[in-house]
Amino acid sequence: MAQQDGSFDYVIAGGGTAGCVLAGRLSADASVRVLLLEAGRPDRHPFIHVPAGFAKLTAGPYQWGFVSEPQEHCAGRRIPLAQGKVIGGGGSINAQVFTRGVAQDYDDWADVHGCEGWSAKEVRRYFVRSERNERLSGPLHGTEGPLSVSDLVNPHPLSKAFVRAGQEFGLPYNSDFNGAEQYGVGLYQTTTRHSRRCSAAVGYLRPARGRENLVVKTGALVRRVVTDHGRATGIETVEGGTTRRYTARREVIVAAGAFGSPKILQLSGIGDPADLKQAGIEVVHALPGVGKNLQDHCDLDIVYELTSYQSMDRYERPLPATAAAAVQYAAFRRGPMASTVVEAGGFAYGNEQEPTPDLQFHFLPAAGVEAGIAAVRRGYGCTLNSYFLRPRSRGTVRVAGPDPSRAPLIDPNYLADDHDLEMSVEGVRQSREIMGQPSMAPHIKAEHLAGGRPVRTKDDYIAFVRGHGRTAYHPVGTCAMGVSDASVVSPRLRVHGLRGLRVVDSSVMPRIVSSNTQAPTVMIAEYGSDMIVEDAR
Ligand SMILES: Cc1cc2nc3c(=O)[nH]c(=O)nc-3n(C[C@H](O)[C@H](O)[C@H](O)COP(=O)(O)OP(=O)(O)OC[C@H]3O[C@@H](n4cnc5c(N)ncnc54)[C@H](O)[C@@H]3O)c2cc1C
Repeated sequence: MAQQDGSFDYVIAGGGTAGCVLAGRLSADASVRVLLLEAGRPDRHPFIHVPAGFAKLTAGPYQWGFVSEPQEHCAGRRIPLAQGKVIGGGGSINAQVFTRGVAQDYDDWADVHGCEGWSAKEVRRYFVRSERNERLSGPLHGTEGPLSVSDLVNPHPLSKAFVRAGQEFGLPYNSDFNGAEQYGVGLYQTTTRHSRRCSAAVGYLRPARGRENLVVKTGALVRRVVTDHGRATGIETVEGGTTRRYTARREVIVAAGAFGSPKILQLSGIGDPADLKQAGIEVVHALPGVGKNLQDHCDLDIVYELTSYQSMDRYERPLPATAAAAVQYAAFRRGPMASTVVEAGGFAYGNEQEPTPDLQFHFLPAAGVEAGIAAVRRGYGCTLNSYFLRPRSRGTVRVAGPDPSRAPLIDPNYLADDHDLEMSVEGVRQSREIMGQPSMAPHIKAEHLAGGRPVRTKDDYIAFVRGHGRTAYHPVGTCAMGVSDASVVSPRLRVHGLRGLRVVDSSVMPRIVSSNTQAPTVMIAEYGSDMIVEDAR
């Protein structure tokens, strides 16, 4: 029997990027009570807040440890899928790269997927409202928002060399990937404030923590949404072995990310009857689109061995230089620890006929930074990764059974579509060309690709891509917004056919954006919070 643990106006399931934005915005009205429930821990660990700590976060206790189902089109591999399990969610463990995608992404949501109100022109004000950019202003940028955005304090010389190499390859220099033109190469802006991570937990939740009308619970695993005659009335959690129940007088908002949100709906009996039957869960509300339409960017890394001892991974070891870097950071908020490691990159065309870039690159002046990516001798490595921005493959998330502690069955179905494969090959090919340019070539001693096997022919490239593709950590789309039978929420983010229930997070994107996904998720939650307030009037 569940313990009754209080009554709130809004109960938010998932304290990640979107959940923190929602909790911050909704609790600004002192007359409503808001509860934020997060399965993971608080975000206190210093590795979360020191930008270079990213290198420690793709494995370990602040992520869920998900692994995909065997990938049919990726040599049958089970691919690790790190996702944040901590206050701030992905925003507390991510690389902080700040990109928004292109106008066509949002116009496509509106025009192709029937998401009225979500065209680029209409969502722009939420991007601007969220942003506090230290360098850029004007109609496309905000300077007063909760999400701080900064330039790198001291970009590594290798990152600068990469940017020059990109220009030698033929890409234009771009000082603002979120401006009028995405195409080009440059240094990324990151979501940092005074050389510390600015996640949604820092930017939105922290200033709200003192409010008496906001309760934040960590270690609270949401088991299900409680429904009564077609209306969501509350949430049931498991907390330290105890089942608890919270009432939502106005709304339940599910914000558990692209893997967590469909799982919570399915555990609540909301989903495709076939999936629910297989998991032994009774159907409460048939909604076939739940957990379908999974999209992610399939990332390909090339690791390079350098001719000299200079890369950032040398600070992995307890050397005097590491101690000096720590002191430099503590005293001046500068130096290698102030870097998110993913410093440079850009956007290019795999297919010149596309209206906007369809490839993205990330350059790291270090190797072995993320879990599962090859390392070389410490101090002698760098990494370039690439992915196709608008994949056509679609995957699924299915609840494994009624036990909420079980991981969902996640099948990203990477590279099922041949076009995705072809563009991924093109991304790797272009990566190698960039790294061969005069500004980069003298730094490179050896290329580490495909476990040392030569990659020359088309078949070699295909084998490399299928054998090494991995998540770019951008899963979206599993509770897609839209008006078709395949969609899960309406353009007002309400779950079709139920009252008092919304999904507000990255899972509602009907189609993945042509960039990293944090800023677009913050925009969705900003917009969603306005919708919730307006609809309550
Ligand atoms: C390693 C990594 C690197 C990334 N790098 C970048 C980057 O550089 N730039 C960028 O723009 N984007 C990046 N991203 C992506 C970005 O962080 C995500 O798109 C964004 O955080 C998604 O927000 P969300 O609110 O939808 O989900 P999340 O932020 O994942 O939040 C969901 C939250 O719900 C919680 N939850 C899930 N299930 C339950 C449950 N049953 N009960 C209670 N709580 C639950 C989770 O623990 C989590 O805290 C990265 C992501 C990762 C993981």
